[in-house]
Amino acid sequence: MYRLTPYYRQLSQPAGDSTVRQQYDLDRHDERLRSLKRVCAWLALFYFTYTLVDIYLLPEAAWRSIVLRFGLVGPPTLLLFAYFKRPVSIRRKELAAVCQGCLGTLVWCMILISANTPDVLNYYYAGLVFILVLTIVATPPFEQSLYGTLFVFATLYITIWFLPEVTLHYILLHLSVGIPILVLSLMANYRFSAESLRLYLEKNSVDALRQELAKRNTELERISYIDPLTGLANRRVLARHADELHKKIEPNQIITIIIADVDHFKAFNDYYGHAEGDSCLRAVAKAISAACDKEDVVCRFGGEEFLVLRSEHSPQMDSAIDTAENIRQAVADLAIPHQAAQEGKVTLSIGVCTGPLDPGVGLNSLINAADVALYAAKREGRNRVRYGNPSDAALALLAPQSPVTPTI
Ligand SMILES: Nc1nc2c(ncn2[C@@H]2O[C@H](COP(=O)(O)OP(=O)(O)OP(=O)(O)O)[C@@H](O)[C@H]2O)c(=O)[nH]1
Repeated sequence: MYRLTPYYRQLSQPAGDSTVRQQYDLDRHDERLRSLKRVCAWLALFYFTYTLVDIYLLPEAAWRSIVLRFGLVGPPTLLLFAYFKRPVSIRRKELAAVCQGCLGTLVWCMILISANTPDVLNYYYAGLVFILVLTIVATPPFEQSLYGTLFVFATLYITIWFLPEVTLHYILLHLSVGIPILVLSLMANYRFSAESLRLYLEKNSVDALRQELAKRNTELERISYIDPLTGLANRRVLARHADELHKKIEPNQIITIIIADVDHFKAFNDYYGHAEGDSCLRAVAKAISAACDKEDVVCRFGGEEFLVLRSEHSPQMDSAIDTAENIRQAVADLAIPHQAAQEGKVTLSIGVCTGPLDPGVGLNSLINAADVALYAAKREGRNRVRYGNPSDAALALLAPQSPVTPTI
């Protein structure tokens, strides 16, 4: 069973600022115009060369055929093709073509009547062929097919009465062919129009879904790289950068790793509560970001641990230590009260390491060295910056109790 939402209801549905009908006409303008031009060109060719048939079969109406076909139908046909070039909706162009078809039918009926011979009765079957062209070959929108075919049908059966020797029997015989052709061709046109609209709507909704999906994927990707508490990049970003750096190690490339850890943060949480701990971490993250360069990758490395990754092309140990010192100072300047801390405020211990990227181990040796330096800073009393050598990290990796940063 063929089931479709009624054609008209679909067309009048809203689509953005306009209706489905307007959007559909706009989107399919070029395609429909191409097919309309093709059909009209073939019909015009057929219509005007048919004059030769009139000359041969209806010599008494030959002159009338030439004058009426070329005089009455010719100029509007030329105008129709000129109209196709105008910036008007495809629906109007199709309507103009249907009107032109109706005019052609009317003129053709006039030629037949003027022939004044019963022979022309057989020509009336050609009118039914024209209905097929108007509905199935040209496939204009359903409403235009309907008006066009009803007009052609009415013209045929009104003018048929003026023909000599026409009888009711002949007309009934004719109608027994004409009515099924009319109904079936209109049904086919309806089905075609509705089906192409359904496909169009389906394609539109698939496109809209695809766009929505792409938008959500981008958003998901963005979210997956962001630490929700601080808004900083997370370890995934660090891993991605490590991967990129590893893939294209450049000569003279120097990497700096700064790891900053909030001092006595467990005590902070215990005293002020977890929510206060969260807002402390947010403030610290903001201060660290502000103290770094724009090109630095600043990420939340662990609970209360932050990592800065910097990649440069000349040895910059001093600048790395300066940045670490700026970070430490910036957090100290926040003066977030901390009962358990010696200074009475939140402070950071920081480990720094600078060195070339080892193709074998990637960032890990530098991170381990910065980590070793960080724990040295903790041991020495916290709220300070310590520098670590990548070679120290290698030793640290061997020592069982040493704090070793997990592999990225
Ligand atoms: N509020 C809050 N606390 C967190 C979060 N992530 C980790 N922490 C806490 O951070 C604390 C880290 O404590 P420790 O690793 O013992 O270190 P510490 O108390 O800072 O001591 P030192 O590092 O030695 O100065 C733990 O109590 C964690 O619960 C977080 O997202 N929010």
